[in-house]
Amino acid sequence: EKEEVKQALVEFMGKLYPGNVLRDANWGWNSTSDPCTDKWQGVTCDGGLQSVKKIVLDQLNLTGVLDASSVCEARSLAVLSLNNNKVAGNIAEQISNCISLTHLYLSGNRLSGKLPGSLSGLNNLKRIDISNNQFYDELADMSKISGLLTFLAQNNELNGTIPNFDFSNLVEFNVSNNNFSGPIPDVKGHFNSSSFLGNPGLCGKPLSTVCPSAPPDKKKGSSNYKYFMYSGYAILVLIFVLFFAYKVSKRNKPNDERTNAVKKGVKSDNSSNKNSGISSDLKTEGYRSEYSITSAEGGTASSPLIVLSSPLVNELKFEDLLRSPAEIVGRGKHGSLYKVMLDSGVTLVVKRIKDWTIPRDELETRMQRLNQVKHPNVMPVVAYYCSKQEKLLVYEYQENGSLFRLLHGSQNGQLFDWGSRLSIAASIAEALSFMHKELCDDGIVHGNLKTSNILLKKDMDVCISEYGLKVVENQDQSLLAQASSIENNDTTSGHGDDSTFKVDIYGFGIILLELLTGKSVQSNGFDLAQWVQSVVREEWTVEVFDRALISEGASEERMVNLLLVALNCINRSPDARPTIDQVAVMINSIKEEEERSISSDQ
Ligand SMILES: Nc1ncnc2c1ncn2[C@@H]1O[C@H](COP(=O)(O)OP(=O)(O)OP(=O)(O)O)[C@@H](O)[C@H]1O
Repeated sequence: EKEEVKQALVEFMGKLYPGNVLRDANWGWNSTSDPCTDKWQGVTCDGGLQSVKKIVLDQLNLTGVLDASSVCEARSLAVLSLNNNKVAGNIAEQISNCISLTHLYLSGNRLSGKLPGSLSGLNNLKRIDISNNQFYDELADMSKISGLLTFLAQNNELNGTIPNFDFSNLVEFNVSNNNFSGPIPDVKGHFNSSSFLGNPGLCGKPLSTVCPSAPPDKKKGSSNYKYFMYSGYAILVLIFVLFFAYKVSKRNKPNDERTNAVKKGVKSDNSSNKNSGISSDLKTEGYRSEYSITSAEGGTASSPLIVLSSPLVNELKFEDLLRSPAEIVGRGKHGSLYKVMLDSGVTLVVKRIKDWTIPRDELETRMQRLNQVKHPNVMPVVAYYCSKQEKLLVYEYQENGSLFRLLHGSQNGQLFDWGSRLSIAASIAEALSFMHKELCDDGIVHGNLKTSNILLKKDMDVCISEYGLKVVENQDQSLLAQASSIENNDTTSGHGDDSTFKVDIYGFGIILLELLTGKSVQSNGFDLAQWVQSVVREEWTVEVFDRALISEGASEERMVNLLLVALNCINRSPDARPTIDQVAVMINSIKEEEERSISSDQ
């Protein structure tokens, strides 16, 4: 079979670069050498040098045609990149044989014809760039490709209407300078007009042309992203002003009960938190003195912005946040996330949660408790602030992004291998196990575990963010169903009932599924858990596991074992789910096996 693949690849190159004689002798690509062990030009293989994973032949003046049927004999091929050559002809339907394909880069060639419909069947595809060619006719409906991150098709001659892509998951999208027509689907505010310009027949948002008969959906949310970036600053200012007004009005109303509650909360805080201090002694001019008066009146040190211990921002003041440039980086149903750049060069994020009906003293106790329980893989809250309408939480900004981004396509197309996925799973499980143990009696769960809340630190180690910000309404329907089916059988003391923590086990199970399948859980009506559960075991290898893992040669046995752990975690009945301790032990043993097998390979 290996021989057949080699012959097919030689044929592919023969058509791609017909002037054989011109080809550099060092290129390989002939039947007397091996693509992997003899390192053919542009070819990358899996670790065991058994199968071809990538073919990158950018900018080599290739003047032939793309023989999809031959190149796709290499079933393990994940990346095919022929950018900036002079390749002509069309893409044949046989491209669908490239079942492992995740990246297809054909930008800057002379390709033409209709894009094959079979392209939409390649459901491992993450990035497609066919820009700057001469493709024409209609696009196949790519919305079926659930994990697609990039679709670049600008500067072609494509026509028809724009299919309804999963715009909330797409990171890059451009169809400008084509002949598309009709209304633009709802891009959910993710893309602005520059992605659509130069198509005379297109109408609707984000373009300024209004559709003639059936006007497009005019949801507010589809305004362009830039607008939100700039409005972020204004919104932040508004929140603080509102808060300030609220504080002043409160000052005139005696509220003994509340003051006492605060007093109590802060008393214990002070004793446990001497060094970090609470930024309460606001002695200076301007409106801040108002806070001082409030504090004095209350007889307590209750400042709005409470800084927990952090070497980064010891002296962080409310005003610093107010003054610094901010931009919005995320907008959810329950609040927004702002990136704030302080004068000192430190970058923070401020998470603003609306409608969180947690009493102030409970939030304070919770924050102080979380501040005592520290784990290197759990992101500490730098500061927080609480009013009736608003809760703000301040964290350090992590420029390496989240597990969501890493998993669903990294910028430079580098693949996220099995070993790293396994270590990440093990680190999360261990950190969570530590937190659950420490916070058992307090009953504080993470509450919203998902890949976008797993961030990557500078050293690319993982860090669980937003621990303890459980907003009940924030949970999706399945979690709500899980939570409501929890039977409190009064077996444990305090409020830290074991089953409370089972919500996190469910969330962690879904993270494992994403690591194993490479698919995103939040896709247009696609339910990852339901889908995996519906696939019979014999089909797991072919259907469920991420093609990238299969082609990398990851151990199927260990992937199956990890999938069994995941399925256990997402059991419908919370009682049947393992504890995070048990999960951590299982994952560690899979990881140890993996390490043993690697060292015995060498
Ligand atoms: N401290 C941080 N540093 C860098 N990026 C962050 C940080 N915290 C969150 N993010 C990223 O910012 C984006 C928006 O985060 P946000 O918390 O608003 O939304 P979310 O995690 O998708 O949903 P939820 O509101 O349910 O937590 C996410 O992609 C997240 O990974």
